Amino acid sequence: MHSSQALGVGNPAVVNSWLVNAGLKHHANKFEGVEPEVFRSLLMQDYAKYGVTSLEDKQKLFRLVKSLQMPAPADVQQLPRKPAAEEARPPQGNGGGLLDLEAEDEFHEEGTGLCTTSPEIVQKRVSEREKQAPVPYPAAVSRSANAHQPTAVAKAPDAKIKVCVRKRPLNKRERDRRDDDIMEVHSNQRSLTVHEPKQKVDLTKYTERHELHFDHVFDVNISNNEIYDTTIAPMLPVIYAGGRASCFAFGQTGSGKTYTMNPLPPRCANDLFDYVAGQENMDITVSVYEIYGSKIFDLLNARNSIVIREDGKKNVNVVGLQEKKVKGIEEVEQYLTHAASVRSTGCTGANSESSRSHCITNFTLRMAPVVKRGGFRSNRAPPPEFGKVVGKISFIDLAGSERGADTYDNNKQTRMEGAQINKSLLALKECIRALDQNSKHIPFRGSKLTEVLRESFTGHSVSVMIANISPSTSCCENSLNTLRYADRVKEMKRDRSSSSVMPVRESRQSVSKYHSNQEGRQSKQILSSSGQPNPNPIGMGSKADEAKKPPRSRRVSVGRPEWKHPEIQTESNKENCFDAEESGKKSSGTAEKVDYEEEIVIAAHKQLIEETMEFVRKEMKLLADVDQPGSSIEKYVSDLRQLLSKRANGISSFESKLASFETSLQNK
Ligand SMILES: Nc1ncnc2c1ncn2[C@@H]1O[C@H](COP(=O)(O)OP(=O)(O)OP(=O)(O)O)[C@@H](O)[C@H]1O
Repeated sequence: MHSSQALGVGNPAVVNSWLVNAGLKHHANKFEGVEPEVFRSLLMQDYAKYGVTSLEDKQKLFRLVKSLQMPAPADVQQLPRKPAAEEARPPQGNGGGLLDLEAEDEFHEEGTGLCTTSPEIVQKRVSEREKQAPVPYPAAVSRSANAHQPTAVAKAPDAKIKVCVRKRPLNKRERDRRDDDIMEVHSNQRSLTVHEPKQKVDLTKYTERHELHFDHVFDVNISNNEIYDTTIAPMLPVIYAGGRASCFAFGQTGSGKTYTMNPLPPRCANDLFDYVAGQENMDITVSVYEIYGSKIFDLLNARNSIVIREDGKKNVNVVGLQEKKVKGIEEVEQYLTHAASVRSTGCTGANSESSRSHCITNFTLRMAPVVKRGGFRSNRAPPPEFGKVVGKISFIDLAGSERGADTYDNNKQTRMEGAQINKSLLALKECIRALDQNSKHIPFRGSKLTEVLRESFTGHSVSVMIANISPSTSCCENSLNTLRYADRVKEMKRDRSSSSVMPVRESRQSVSKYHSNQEGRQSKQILSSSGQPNPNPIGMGSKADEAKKPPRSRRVSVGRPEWKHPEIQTESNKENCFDAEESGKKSSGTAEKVDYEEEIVIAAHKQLIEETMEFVRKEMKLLADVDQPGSSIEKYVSDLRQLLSKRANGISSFESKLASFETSLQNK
């Protein structure tokens, strides 16, 4: 127990004003005599010793202490700024309709770890969450690989979405095949060059280079622990402050999604257990489910099918999902192992099938009951905060991105799966872009995946996306698609700072490690407008830099496969880049809109084809039925009329999208 004496004589006025500014005036007397230095290094475990026990106050105190840790020591004696909660609230997302998606239980069944759903409670929480103001993004506490104590206070991330790339090493098969490593990660760990081998019609080989920039690029030597420290650790304070965090891993099959993703949840669970340790009123629950096509399966409840429902307030609920209360890391690992085994046994061919589903693992921090002797009486209302979600993180292992291109496979099942994955990845991209822009409208209804992840895109939420790539020549096309997808997610952000996408200039420079032994290869590099490699492609540019920035390039879209980024400069669209540069007339906003609309139109067209095929099948069935003896011609006519009318509606809706896109193209 701390005593005033032990803590030394401080300046009570300073600590007192901090507490008052933080809305913790009622606790000021408990910190009397506490020196500012001691106060600044308070740990969560100490809060109770000073009589700070309510969750709200703990969160306020946590944010206050973190905000005090930010200034340089010389500033410590000064009064801190008002806690960020009052001063720097981030723009509010889609404030209405915040909802805990998982089955919202008020009562954990002790011993079983199961949770049950109560519609009234769901409704009550909806109102609570709606009232709940978002909290700021506090400083990130990064931990060393093996320690459980915070080792450093990292700078608070300034973006709601962080996009990282991880390159895996060449595997044995690729090495045996003598595949080249075509991914060159730059020493700044923020960019990479793809050396794409190409062949001209006269069979001359050459290399096309694509330089891309991200928040972080992890080379082959980066460990999973370092990945955790860079991606997950900075999001932890958001969870502790009552927010939502999510981590997405995507890439083609075999690119290392699972290798990257698997170690993250257990380590995160460890940190969460550290956080709740010593607090009597916080529980951690885990839930795991899989989205396969349009179906959702609970992987911790015998693959039970679960559904999402929209309530009267247009909020989306995942109904029937079980959350397991966990007390230690061993339990977490057991559940995760079980979920992984159910996921693979639920599919036919482990690898390819697992890539066709999205798997979502959630850790939720919930207010726990402070169980009194005899428990609650059944006729008495439980405390209002009991069971309330007070922080959550989701790990989303996405379906293999190459599957989106399967849309035109001969196999109907494959085609349908491909279309679903395509749709969900496209919808996810749009949601993350909207999140990054603090957009009021998050298009989460675009797919089942984004619907269930709705809360990850609203309110106080942060996300990290890890794009996994194989370095080999044979995976070049898929890796480029993955990178373009990731690049596109960050595109809006880049536009607000400085563009990393510069016109391509011919360069004779070559990277000897990459294909220097092959003759006749051309080398291209994305350079700044001065002809020099862009030194700060993603950082904040000065106004002068902004002025020098070339306008966005016009794109040429010819038979573009899914997710290809229009802004990646290649030989084929080089000329158009310079056209745009000269004219300087094309606004980035217009180009943005056109790109966006193009994605929408292409996706809508594919969907229309799928629907048309479905209509044709139904019409053929109608014909077959009407040929049967005793069939009703009236039923045939009315069913056919309905089908034709739906079909006409679909075509008409697509036509208006197409017309709008055509207009945008003409105005471009
Ligand atoms: N960074 C890495 N370092 C070393 N080995 C790796 C790395 N990433 C992946 N691997 C290895 O590559 C293989 C494929 O990785 P993984 O299973 O994670 O791919 P995946 O993208 O999850 O595939 P799928 O979509 O089929 O599930 C595994 O044997 C894995 O051990």
